[in-house]
Amino acid sequence: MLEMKEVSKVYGRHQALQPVSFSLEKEGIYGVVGPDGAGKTTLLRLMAGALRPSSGEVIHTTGAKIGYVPQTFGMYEDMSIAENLHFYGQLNGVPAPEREKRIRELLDRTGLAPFSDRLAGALSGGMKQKLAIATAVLHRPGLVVLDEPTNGVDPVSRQEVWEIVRSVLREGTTVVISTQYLEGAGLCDEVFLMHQGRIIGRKSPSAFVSEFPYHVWVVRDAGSVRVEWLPRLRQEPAIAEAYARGTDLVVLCREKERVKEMLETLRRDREGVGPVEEEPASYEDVFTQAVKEAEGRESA
Ligand SMILES: Nc1ncnc2c1ncn2[C@@H]1O[C@H](COP(=O)(O)OP(=O)(O)OP(=O)(O)O)[C@@H](O)[C@H]1O
Repeated sequence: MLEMKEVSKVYGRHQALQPVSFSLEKEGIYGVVGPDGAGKTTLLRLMAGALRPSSGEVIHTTGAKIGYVPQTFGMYEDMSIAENLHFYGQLNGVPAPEREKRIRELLDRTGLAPFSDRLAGALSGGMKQKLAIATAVLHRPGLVVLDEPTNGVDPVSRQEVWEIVRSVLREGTTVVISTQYLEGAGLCDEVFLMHQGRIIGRKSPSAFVSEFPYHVWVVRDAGSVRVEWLPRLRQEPAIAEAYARGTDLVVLCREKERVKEMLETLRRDREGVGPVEEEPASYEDVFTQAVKEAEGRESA
């Protein structure tokens, strides 16, 4: 439904996106993650056709109607939820009888029905995002591009936004969604990981985790050692990363058994430090490490 051929973007002298080529062939939810300034918004705008590439070609193969929700969505704040939906429906050429039906359906699905007369300007962040998604899918586009729709939204509403995204997919609309909350990555069919204007990985979330080359040991209730041990652990060649997380100490390593022994030996000398346990790698670990390694390659 979408093909990007050697697409790049330069703003002035800043290359925000290096030439990328890929296509979205299967229906699904495609996540775009990466640190601030990685080029997520630029890539999404190009995919939505809302920005002209500096080079290359963006082909929407389904001839598809597209929906796009930018980071700051232009809602009419002095119009109600229902009025905004009618306005955008009209703008996208949805005929009146179908529009009515579709708006009722979307109001129900987003949980906005009881508030349909409320002015958009008076909505919470989560409700605004739900309204923005509803307006973008009203005309049943083949592809909808959502730029950080969970940004600044509380955890409960974030889950609701993801439920709406999944329901959009069930209608046959493919979703491209950028997010800084990595919990969302697991809900995507595929994730594009971006760093400094490059796509440094594209895989299913489970493949990102299963192909992660490190084991994760966690020292529970590590107290003060979760800071004290860090310099020493980080010097170990077998250890890729060590950091404090809450009351625990997290260690990413290659030589699993040797590192476990090392942690057990350190632990024996300290009273009250909890057990050493293995954990599956988190998306946070996987993506952070991939970005660090990309940085290493660039500075090498
Ligand atoms: N209109 C513009 N003019 C000049 N530079 C820009 C412009 N828009 C973006 N950039 C720069 O291009 C790079 C990529 O920006 P982009 O907004 O695509 O990143 P991002 O990954 O979406 O980050 P964020 O999450 O902070 O929006 C950044 O360094 C940004 O400062």
